[in-house]
Amino acid sequence: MTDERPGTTSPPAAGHAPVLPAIPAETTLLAARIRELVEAGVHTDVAAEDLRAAAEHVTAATELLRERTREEPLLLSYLDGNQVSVHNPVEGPGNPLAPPMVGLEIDESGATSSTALLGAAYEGPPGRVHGGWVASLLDHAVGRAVAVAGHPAMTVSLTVDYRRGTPHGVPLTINARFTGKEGRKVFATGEIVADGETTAEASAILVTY
Ligand SMILES: CCCCCCCCCCCC(=O)SCCNC(=O)CCNC(=O)[C@H](O)C(C)(C)COP(=O)(O)OP(=O)(O)OC[C@H]1O[C@@H](n2cnc3c(N)ncnc32)[C@H](O)[C@@H]1OP(=O)(O)O
Repeated sequence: MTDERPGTTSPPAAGHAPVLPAIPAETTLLAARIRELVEAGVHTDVAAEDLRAAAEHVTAATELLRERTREEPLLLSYLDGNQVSVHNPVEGPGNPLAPPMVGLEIDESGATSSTALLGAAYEGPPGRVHGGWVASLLDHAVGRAVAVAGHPAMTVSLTVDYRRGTPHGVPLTINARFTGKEGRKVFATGEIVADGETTAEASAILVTY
């Protein structure tokens, strides 16, 4: 299934992944509830028997979800006019692992901007987001930016400069932009801003497929 709408992009698996006209509200709802569960699990200080009772509830929910499964976890749909993977681990509203990165804005130069709020479950150093997740946000943002610029590509090199701690529990702005192309190589840069300060910067080389 192809899509001709301007500004949309397709990942390599798009030819095989079903494209939904809209993301089912219940898919987003379940992912949001699981995110809350993870955050509650990180913060909880209840007694051992309550942990055991909660684990049994979770087991019951897992069994319910396993009653009917799809072969492929990847589903595509549209959000803000852009094609997204419903289950992408960074921006997928249907993937509880995804913070998710939301609210893609594209300015007149083609630069992109999104936001994400990562909770304590993403903590690396005390009070700060784990560096791997900082890199994931930036990797995704540069991938998204080059796709928006009409050059969908995969990252082959990502250099991240961690300037200061990226706080969790604070809205983050993730900016990225396409900066050039040489043959199949596509270049992009990005940065994360928290409370008006740049916490991490990335420069990436991607290769078109
Ligand atoms: C729903 C919508 C969502 C749309 C938006 C969604 C955004 C999602 C973003 C997700 C971002 C990711 O996680 S991406 C996933 C992580 N990345 C990957 O899995 C990629 C793994 N790498 C690969 O599979 C491979 O390297 C390929 C297929 C990308 C390229 O292999 P290839 O086709 O054999 O190409 P190859 O000849 O090696 O390289 C092509 C050119 O790139 C150069 N090159 C290759 N690697 C490097 C490198 N590390 N540093 C510098 N340059 C390099 C080569 O020198 C060459 O230059 P020259 O001789 O031409 O000058």
